[in-house]
Amino acid sequence: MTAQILDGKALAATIKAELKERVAALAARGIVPGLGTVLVGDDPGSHSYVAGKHRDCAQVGIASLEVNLPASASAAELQAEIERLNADPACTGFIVQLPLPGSLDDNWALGLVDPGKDADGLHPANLGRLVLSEPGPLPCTPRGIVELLRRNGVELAGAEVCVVGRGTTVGRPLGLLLTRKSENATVTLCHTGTVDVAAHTRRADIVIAAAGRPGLVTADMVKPGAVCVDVGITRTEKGLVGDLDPSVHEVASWVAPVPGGVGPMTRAMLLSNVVDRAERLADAAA
Ligand SMILES: Nc1nc(=O)c2c([nH]1)NC[C@@H]1CN(c3ccc(C(=O)N[C@@H](CCC(=O)O)C(=O)O)cc3)C=[N+]21
Repeated sequence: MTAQILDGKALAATIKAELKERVAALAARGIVPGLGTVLVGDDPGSHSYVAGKHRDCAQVGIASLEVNLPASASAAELQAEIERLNADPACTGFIVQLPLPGSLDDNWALGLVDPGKDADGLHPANLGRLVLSEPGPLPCTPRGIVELLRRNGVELAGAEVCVVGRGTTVGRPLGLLLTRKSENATVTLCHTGTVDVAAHTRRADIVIAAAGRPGLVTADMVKPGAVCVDVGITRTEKGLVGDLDPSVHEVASWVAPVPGGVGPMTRAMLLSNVVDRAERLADAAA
């Protein structure tokens, strides 16, 4: 058996076409959504992600506000840029690209963002809303994973899902998202303290690998016919490598690959968060 591909690139293109129409409708009401990005330092990976986000914005009709700071930027300089975007009416949503370099603290920076402009859904107030099942922007990668599974007909209600990785941007919020009433999945969250990861992944209908360890999940760890989602991205000289070993394709029913799976969906959900918020602003002003 060879797994079918959960094609995030194709689905992201469909979602961007939908967003383009919503942005055109906003333009007719005199509103242009604007996405800001704050990038500190010169990590090539981070630069390539941020460039991708601005290309997406151009396709959909969202204005881009790009802020770049040198790796040597102080906390005060970063804070000033975040406060400037908080106050800028042309910016309807923005992100601070993570991880921040040097001694700059990711959680500190996330807490400075106006929660109403938090396009990443990672401000503590918005993570709190997720815990409380209240409406708010959702973290882009978890939202993209749920959307990728849903729109390909993968049943979440009642499914046993094993998430490997407990990071702030993926594993932990994904567990919260999947256990909402609207998703109704049963989640096992594995991490570096888990004694026998394979025992958990083998029981799962859906395995989501978000540990950032290349080839961590191998075919023998997957129940035949399970759905496997790769969220790991490691840059090697051979290109991008995910957390799923290629052998997984021989046992799984569906695989979301790296590249072309969750990454493009993450970017599409960032745009969705920006458009959602611009529409709410427009409705409130009407
Ligand atoms: N505040 C913040 N928000 C983020 O959402 C955020 C972040 N910081 N820091 C880094 C991670 C990583 N991330 C990716 C997004 C898209 C692709 C993506 O489009 N990947 C393509 C390949 C791109 C390539 O070739 O480099 C793919 O998988 O097909 C990858 C990774 C967002 N992140």
